Amino acid sequence: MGDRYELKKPFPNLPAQAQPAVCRILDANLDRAREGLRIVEEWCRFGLDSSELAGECKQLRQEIAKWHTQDLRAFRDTLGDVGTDLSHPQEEERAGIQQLLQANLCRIEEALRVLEEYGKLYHPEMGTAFKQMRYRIYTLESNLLGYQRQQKLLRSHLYLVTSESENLFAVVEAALQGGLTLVQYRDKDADDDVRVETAQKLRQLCRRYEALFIVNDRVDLALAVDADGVHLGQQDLPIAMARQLLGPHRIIGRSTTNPDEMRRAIAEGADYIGVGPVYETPTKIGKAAAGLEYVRYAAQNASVPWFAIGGIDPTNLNDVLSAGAERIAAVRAIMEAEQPTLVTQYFLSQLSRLQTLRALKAHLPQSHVQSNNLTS
Ligand SMILES: Cc1ncc(COP(=O)(O)OP(=O)(O)O)c(N)n1
Ligand SMILES: Cc1nc(C(=O)O)sc1CCOP(=O)(O)O
Ligand SMILES: [Mg+2]
Repeated sequence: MGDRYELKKPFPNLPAQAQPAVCRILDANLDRAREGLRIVEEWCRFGLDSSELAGECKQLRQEIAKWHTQDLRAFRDTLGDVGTDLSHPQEEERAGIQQLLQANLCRIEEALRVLEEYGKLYHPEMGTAFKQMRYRIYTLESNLLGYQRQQKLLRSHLYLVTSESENLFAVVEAALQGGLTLVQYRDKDADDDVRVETAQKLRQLCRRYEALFIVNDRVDLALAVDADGVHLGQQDLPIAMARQLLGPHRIIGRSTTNPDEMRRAIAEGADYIGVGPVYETPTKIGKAAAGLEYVRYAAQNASVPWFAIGGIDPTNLNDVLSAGAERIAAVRAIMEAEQPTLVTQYFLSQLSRLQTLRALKAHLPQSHVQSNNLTS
C-alpha cells in the first residue's frame, strides 16, 4: 500500500522512486525515537520521581511527534519490512535498569542520527531540528546518570571500603549478595597496573549488582575505569579541582574529623562525607579517634549524607547508631569476616530497623515514644 500513496508535498531533491523508501526510514525512526523516549521517561517518572527529567523526555517526544505527519505514516508497510524479524540477542535480555536505560538511550541517539541525515532530503529544517534534539539527548543522558547516582547514594546506608585481600573479589561479591550498594576501592600500596586491573574488575562486579563504585584517592583512576566517583581525604586533591576533572555528575566524598573540616567539605561541594575515626583503628594507624561526640555533632549539623567510619563492627554498631548515625562505613568488619554476606545483612537490617524506628518516632506523640521505649 505504501508505494501507491502520493506525497502531498513531494521533496524536490530526490528522484520520485526513492521517496517511498526515505519516507519509510523516517517513519520507522520517528517511531523508534519516541518509543525509546517513552521507556526512559517512565523510569524518570516512576523510578526516580523526577518531574524535570520526565518533562524533558515528554517535550522531546512531542517535538518528534510534530514531524510524524500523515505523509510519512502513509508509507508504512510493516508486512513488507524485511527488518522486523532481525533482533540482536542482547535485545532479549536486560541485566538491570542501568543497562535498560543505556540500551534505550543508545537506540534514541541512533534513531535521531538517522532522522538528521535522511531528514535533510525531506525537509530543509529537519536535519538541524534533529541534530539539536540529539544534543539534548546527550545532556539528558548525562543528567539522568548523575541523578541516578545521587539517588543511589541517598539510598545507601552501608559503605564497604576494601582492603588488600587474596579474596578481594569473592568478599566484595559476597557483600553485594547481602545487599550492599556502595563500594570503595582502597589500596594504598599496589602498583598502578595492578590498581587499574583491580579497579576495572570491581567496577564490573558493582555494575552487575547495580552498586555504586568509588575509587579512593585517585581521580585519574576513577576516570580511567569510569567509576561513579572518588573519595578524597584532607591531604588529597581539593574538591574543586576534582570536580573540574570529574565533571558535574560524578560523586565526590571527603573525609572529615572535626566540625571545621565538615563545614569546609560541605561548602566546597562534597556529595557525602566520612565522619571519623569513631574509634581508633589499625586500618588507619596514627589517626586519633574523633569519637562518638563527633558523630553526635554530625547528626545535628551535617547537611549531606555522612558515613560514620573507623572501628565499627557488629558489637559497637548500636552505640554508633544511638549517637545518631544512619550510615556507616567499614573495612575490617566485612573484609575480614568469615561470612561477609551475613555481616552485611546484619548491618543492613540494623540500619533499616533504625530508619523505620526514626520515621515512626517522627509521626508519633512524644509520650507514646517514651512509654514504648522507642528512644534510640
Ligand atoms: C568513607 C571514607 N571515609 C574516610 C576515608 C579516609 O580517607 P583518607 O583520610 O584520605 O585516608 P585514606 O583512606 O586515603 O587512607 C575513606 N577512605 N573513606
Ligand atoms: C579508611 C579510614 N578512614 C577513616 C577516617 O576516619 O577517615 S577510618 C578508616 C579505616 C576504617 O577501617 P575499619 O573499619 O577497619 O576500622
Ligand atoms: Mg585518601
